[in-house]
Amino acid sequence: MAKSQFDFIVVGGGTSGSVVASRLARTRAQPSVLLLEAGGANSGLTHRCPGESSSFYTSDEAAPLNYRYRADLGDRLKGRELQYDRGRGLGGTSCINIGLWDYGSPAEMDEWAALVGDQDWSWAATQERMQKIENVHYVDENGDERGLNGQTSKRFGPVDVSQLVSYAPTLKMILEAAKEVNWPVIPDISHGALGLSVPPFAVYKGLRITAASAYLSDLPCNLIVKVESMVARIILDEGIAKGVELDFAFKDVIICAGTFDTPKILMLSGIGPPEELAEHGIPVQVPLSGVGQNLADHPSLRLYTRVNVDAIPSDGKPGGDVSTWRDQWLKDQKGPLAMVPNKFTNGYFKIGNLEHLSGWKQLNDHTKDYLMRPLTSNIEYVATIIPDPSLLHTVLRISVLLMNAQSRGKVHLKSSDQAEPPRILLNYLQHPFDLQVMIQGVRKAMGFAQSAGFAHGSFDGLKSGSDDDIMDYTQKNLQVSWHAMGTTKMGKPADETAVVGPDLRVFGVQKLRVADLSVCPVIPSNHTQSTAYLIGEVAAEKLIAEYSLDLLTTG
Ligand SMILES: Cc1cc2nc3c(=O)[nH]c(=O)nc-3n(C[C@H](O)[C@H](O)[C@H](O)COP(=O)(O)OP(=O)(O)OC[C@H]3O[C@@H](n4cnc5c(N)ncnc54)[C@H](O)[C@@H]3O)c2cc1C
Repeated sequence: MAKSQFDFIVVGGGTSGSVVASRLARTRAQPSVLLLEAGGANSGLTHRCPGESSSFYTSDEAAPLNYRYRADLGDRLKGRELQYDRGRGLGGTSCINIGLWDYGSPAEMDEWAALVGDQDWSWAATQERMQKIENVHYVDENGDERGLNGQTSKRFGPVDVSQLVSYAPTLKMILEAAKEVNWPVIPDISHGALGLSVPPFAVYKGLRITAASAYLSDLPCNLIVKVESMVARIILDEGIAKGVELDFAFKDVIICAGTFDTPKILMLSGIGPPEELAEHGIPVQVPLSGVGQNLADHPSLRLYTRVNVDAIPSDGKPGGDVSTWRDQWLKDQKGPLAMVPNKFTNGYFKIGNLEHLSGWKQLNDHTKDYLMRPLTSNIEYVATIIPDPSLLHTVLRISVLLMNAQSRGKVHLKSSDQAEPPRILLNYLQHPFDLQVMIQGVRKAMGFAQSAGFAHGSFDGLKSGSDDDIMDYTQKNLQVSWHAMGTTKMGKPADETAVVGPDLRVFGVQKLRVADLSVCPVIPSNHTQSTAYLIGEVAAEKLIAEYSLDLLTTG
């Protein structure tokens, strides 16, 4: 087979990779860009149904779009193993996610910028970048554009997101209950305040927005997309990345294969912890002990309490003919399933008296200082009123997600065979401080559920609010939230645990970068698709500046 040559090669056409490839190709210099994606084109419609986004990833239709990895939760969770969903095909995990859109994390982004010594990662820069990425539409419950106070969006990025301007009765009930227990209720989840809000979703005109729909439609002829092209290794020649397998790059190779597969590709290429490479008989090209380490996530615990049905307005009651709705949506992207799936509220909160929790003394001074900052959150709540799975009752479901967790997991190779999935060890709650924060977070949620709006108060399966009972419930029920990150961490060159610098270059290799959620050096308090888009955008900007791709060429 003939070898081919491009200016840039992007590996992984997922959330970040779609941005990188599209932005590079659409510059004035029109460089040749090859995007290699392991999965298919994902050109069907099913995965774009807004009304089914909360259940799509578990459906049979989703199987070709989902790697369905397995993950070990770690010793603290009694070695439980769970499915870890990851998107496959153009658009990557944005094709199977739920679509919630938020990025309100000033404490974390400013910490990120300080840790890596580059203000391009700061909160101020993030807010600017988001104006290039998102296009906010203010809509009613039918998804029809309503504007906000007569204004339409002033942002014109390719990712359309819809923010409700009026709320269903169940959402109002949750917000009222929050006020009763003195939880701040904030108008916009992405503007840097702590408190509960009704978030936007990446949905518009009856369709979910994916990275492929936003960035990979109307491809310019200098962007070549090859699907069903799983990359095993990077070709290295005396410390310079030359390409992948039969494709060669004059400029850079950018790996965007996600938190689990990016470290796998690096390790299969001989870039990683020497002892792990030796275990699998892989010759060491570049010893980098941080590859596959530092795996971080937002562990999530769901709590359910039955809600007094008489008090629930009709939109919270079970019922409806889903198959008729589905037929209608497939026909014209209209009907109940076309709506913004927005019966959720979410918000980020601090737990009080952190310094009295056990595990606090084991934190270093910098971490203590960081956690004490006013906007560093410890817990996210996602609250919704829904029918329970039996469809017999209506329940308030509160998901408690741990923010800024201290525990870290790892991604290992199973073998040197590229066909083997990575071995994922999450190590949830391994640090004693995390368990204590989770216990306090559950207690705070109990206080909320006992507010006047939800008089029943106790959560199914949770015997009491004692430490032991919450611990027991947590060990049995803690779940993944699919926000895995950090396995090729960004940092300064002196940081031995870092794999890439702030310009996303892999240390010790020329012309090789990583741009996906694996580079996060801190755990942002938000749902992570926005961060994946952000990383793609910053990576593209840095490459465009470095190679002057936006300057008009004279020759
Ligand atoms: C079920 C679920 C629900 C979620 N809900 C939300 C939500 O509501 N809101 C939110 O903000 N976030 C949500 N997320 C998380 C969010 O979608 C992800 O964090 C984000 O999309 C990850 O982006 P990425 O670019 O790092 O990786 P991905 O989007 O996963 O991209 C990686 C790409 O690389 C490809 N690839 C992998 N290996 C290779 C290889 N060897 N060769 C070539 N290509 C390769 C993959 O096929 C994939 O296309 C959810 C995730 C899941 C699974």
